Amino acid sequence: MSASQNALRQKGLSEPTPETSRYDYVRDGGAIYARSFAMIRAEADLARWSGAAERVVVRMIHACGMTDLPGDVEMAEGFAEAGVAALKAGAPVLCDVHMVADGVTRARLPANNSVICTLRDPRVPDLARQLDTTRSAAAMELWREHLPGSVVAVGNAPTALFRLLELLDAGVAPPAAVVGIPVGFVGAAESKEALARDGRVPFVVVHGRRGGSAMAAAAVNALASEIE
Ligand SMILES: C/C1=C2N=C(/C=C3N=C(/C(C)=C4\N[C@@](C)([C@@H]5N=C1[C@](C)(CCC(=O)O)[C@H]5CC(=O)O)[C@@](C)(CC(=O)O)[C@@H]4CCC(=O)O)[C@@](C)(CC(=O)O)[C@@H]\3CCC(=O)O)C(C)(C)[C@@H]/2CCC(=O)O
Repeated sequence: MSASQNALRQKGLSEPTPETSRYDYVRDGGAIYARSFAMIRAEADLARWSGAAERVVVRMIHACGMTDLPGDVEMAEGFAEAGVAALKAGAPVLCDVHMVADGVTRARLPANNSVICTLRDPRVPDLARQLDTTRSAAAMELWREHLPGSVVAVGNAPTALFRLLELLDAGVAPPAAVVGIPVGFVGAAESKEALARDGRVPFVVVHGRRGGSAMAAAAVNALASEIE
């Protein structure tokens, strides 16, 4: 008997096991993933992508549960290859919000890459006031030295994606690849449209209102490792 089972028994409780539980569900994490990916591949139209690009789309669907997502996905030629190569070369991952940064699985990163989110830097509130913008966009002022050759992941803030394009306009060297999937109603669709039409940097976007931090982290995780 394990220590935890013993402790429960002393309190007059018993630990539920697959045999005693009244719920029948899959308990094996690997089996859950394998079954999910098989369902996604059966239901989603992935014909436009292969290799790492297809893995990115599969993982984004996995993070949101919507197998019709491919209809809104636009990916620049060479995006996945550029993202994979940058991560293998040790590029940092720059995230608009901590929810994205926290979702990046460190063990999948191929070169012990740093994952950077500057949103909680104490300088950001003042910067936002000075620049008359959101904290998400102002936080990117602190990205300047990290930006060239990086992998950018924007999952929440449309203003961050617009600000990225403004930094490129200001002459900052571009990132290697951009996951640009802010979610929401104000500026989300417009910022993603602007990135897709910009042409200066390899990108993946989900056009329209859909997107989000979980999806952005999942896209980075797909670029980070060949395994599912
Ligand atoms: C306008 C904003 C939007 N936020 C959305 C959705 C979610 N945001 C969450 C949280 C906890 C955070 N959002 C902030 C980034 C905050 N959100 C904004 C801003 C006001 C402006 C961004 C923009 O328009 O570009 C932004 C604050 C800012 O000044 O930049 C956050 C920093 C607010 C805060 O807590 O201080 C915070 C980020 C936390 C982190 O670092 O991880 C939600 C969890 C809110 C919730 O439901 O409680 C949710 C998460 C969605 C996701 O998948 O990421 C929208 C809908 C994206 C919206 C932008 C578009 C719109 O239509 O309004």
